[in-house]
Amino acid sequence: VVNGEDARPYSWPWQISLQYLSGGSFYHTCGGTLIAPNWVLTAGHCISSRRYRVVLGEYDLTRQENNEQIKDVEKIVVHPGWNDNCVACGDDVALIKLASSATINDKVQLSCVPPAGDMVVHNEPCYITGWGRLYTGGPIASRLQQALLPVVDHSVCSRSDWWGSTVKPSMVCAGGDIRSGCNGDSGGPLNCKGRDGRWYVQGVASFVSSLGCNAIQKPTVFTRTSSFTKWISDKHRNV
Ligand SMILES: CC(C)C[C@H](NC(=O)C(F)(F)F)C(=O)N[C@@H](C)C(=O)Nc1ccc(C(F)(F)F)cc1
Repeated sequence: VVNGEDARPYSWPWQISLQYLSGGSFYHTCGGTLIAPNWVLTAGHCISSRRYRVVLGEYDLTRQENNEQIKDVEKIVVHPGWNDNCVACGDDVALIKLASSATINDKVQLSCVPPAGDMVVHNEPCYITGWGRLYTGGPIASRLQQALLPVVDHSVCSRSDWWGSTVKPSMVCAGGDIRSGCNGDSGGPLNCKGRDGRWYVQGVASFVSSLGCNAIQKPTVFTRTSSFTKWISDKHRNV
């Protein structure tokens, strides 16, 4: 997250760290959102043939704080439409089934999945959270970061001097000023508060400009969760 701030510890208790095994150690690679005790929502582009683990109840990646729950992965379902060679085609979404259910407590909670077709409105105040780079080319964060990223309506985001036709209706744009997501925030949530006062994961961090994470008029682009509500619920039911 570029130009964000340290989140209050455990204030986004559905945020997870997706980590891959390399040379005997695990490394943070992407964010994700706990949407059921044994299911995590993340981005399709986060998944390769590596071995993964999911860390819940995480705050400072560099410290053992004894609130972490470390879970092996039972299976990963990447959306069938995801194509690694075509970020602009969308469908950048995947589901991770944990080998065992998380223990839900004050530091590990579920986020809500929006109903199908739910549309966030222009300038709706949503937050991006993650341990991604603190600036383009910079280090990833130790402590979970947050930044207020107002929603940018599709009509603005698809302007030619913004993202043009790269952004699709199945995506949500947010930000576009000096604050943005950055590499390593991928797969993490765009957190928006509903009228019911609950937090909804309205987006899954997908891409930023290759010119730089917080390039002007290149808001962070998220997979629109409400375009995949049916797919998500079908996967719970293993169809
Ligand atoms: C690995 C990538 C698929 C996703 C990676 N995502 C992120 O860094 C995050 F955290 F914002 F989600 C990213 O945007 N990286 C930059 C460096 C990038 O590749 N951006 C990018 C690539 C292709 C396009 C497109 F769609 F135009 F082809 C747009 C942006």
